Amino acid sequence: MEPQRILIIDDDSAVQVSLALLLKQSGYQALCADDPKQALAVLARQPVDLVLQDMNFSLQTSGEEGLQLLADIRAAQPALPVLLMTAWGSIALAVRGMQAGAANFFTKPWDNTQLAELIRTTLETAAPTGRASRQALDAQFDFSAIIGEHPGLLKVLSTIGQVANTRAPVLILGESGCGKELIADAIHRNSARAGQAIVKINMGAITSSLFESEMFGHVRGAFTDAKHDRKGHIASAHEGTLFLDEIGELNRSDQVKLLRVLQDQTYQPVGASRTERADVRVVSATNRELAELVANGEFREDLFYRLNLITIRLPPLRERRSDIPLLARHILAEVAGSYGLPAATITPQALEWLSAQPWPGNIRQLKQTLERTLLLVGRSELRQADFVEHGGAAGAQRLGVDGMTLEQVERHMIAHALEQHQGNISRVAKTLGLSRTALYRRLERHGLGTAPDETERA
Ligand SMILES: Nc1ncnc2c1ncn2[C@@H]1O[C@H](COP(=O)(O)OP(=O)(O)OP(=O)(O)O)[C@@H](O)[C@H]1O
Repeated sequence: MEPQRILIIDDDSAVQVSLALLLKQSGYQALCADDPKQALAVLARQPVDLVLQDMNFSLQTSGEEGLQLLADIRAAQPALPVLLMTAWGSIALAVRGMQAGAANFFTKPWDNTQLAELIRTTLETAAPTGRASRQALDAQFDFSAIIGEHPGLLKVLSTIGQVANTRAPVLILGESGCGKELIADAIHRNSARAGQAIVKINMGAITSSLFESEMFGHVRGAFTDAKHDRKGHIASAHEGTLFLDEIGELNRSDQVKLLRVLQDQTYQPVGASRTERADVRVVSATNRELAELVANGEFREDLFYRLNLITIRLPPLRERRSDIPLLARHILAEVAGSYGLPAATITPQALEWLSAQPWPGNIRQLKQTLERTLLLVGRSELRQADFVEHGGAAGAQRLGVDGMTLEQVERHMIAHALEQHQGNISRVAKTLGLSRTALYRRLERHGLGTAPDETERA
């Protein structure tokens, strides 16, 4: 079999020579180009399996040239994986490159063994279809709770596979209900920290006055109500994973406190004189565009860069519709099982109909629709008409909301859900397909309920 060809693009001949040597020793054929123009010419001339691309050419150090070259390569050969080379300190640029479609990046100077490993896994996951198959990923990792085979999801799963077993902080971006928490669980489960805890904290539900004592813990007597020592979330996540959900909701003063512990890896419980060590891997998530919050001055840039070394963008359900039938069947089996109902089926037309819906609440909304329809239909075969009838409109009718404004309907539905779940915020949020923060905001707007219950978190 012919060796796989790897194109090195760098204007430094010393880099070209040492990379070419490493590639040769690892059984690949190395090709070299000094600049973007030469690189594109090489790619047009012969098949290449992987590109190792520098980000800076000539004297310019902004990386714009590198990003442009990456865009040109992606346009010419979308399935060709590109690994970016960056200098330390320009990680932000590498992250921009990954968002623009680079498979991954490494920093100069590199470690030969690690780089050879990165090249090998990148080539493996770049399969003929562009990505590893679901089967190949499952053979290597445990993604058991995550259903789906869409290339967009597989790309996410390959990234998790690559980064799970490192300490690299991961930022998960995606709309509400699209599975960010499942991704965080998968990162933890596939890491060496899996034996320890993953501690999940909703940053939107922590009030500023309690931030430090919640996160860092406190000692007895630290303040009037501190009757006992209390362990904070960071201590509970020691040697494990800290999942900071809805990180975009954290206010500026708490952002500094979080930054400090992430930087120093030490913290002080409130009222304590001792300093504790924090060995935590941080995974954070938000449904807000964090980069925009940084641009607006609402989120600290230094904290942003601490959190987003690896950024995972989880596509919304409408961008991976081909997974809807698979998800629907799986969820239905799960729901039927949990209610002790016989196995249920969905007609092909109903699956087509479900696949065509916009699903603004993503998989959480799909799940609720299936659950409600199954319960209301009272039959084990679900048809398109059942979803049309019970998909949403019927739910509203049962609540008797005809003639109300949208605002009134919302208030009514929230009040109904609060009553149904005896005020349990997590359950109410789940039922309504809202994040807890979004629910709190609505509770406040409608004058329902009280301030967030600090004791309640994921
Ligand atoms: N790929 C998937 N396969 C199976 N179930 C999924 C998948 N993705 C999401 N779910 C289910 O959908 C629901 C919502 O997922 P999850 O809570 O992880 O979303 P989220 O993005 O964290 O939402 P939020 O931003 O509101 O916190 C959960 O019940 C989860 O189990």
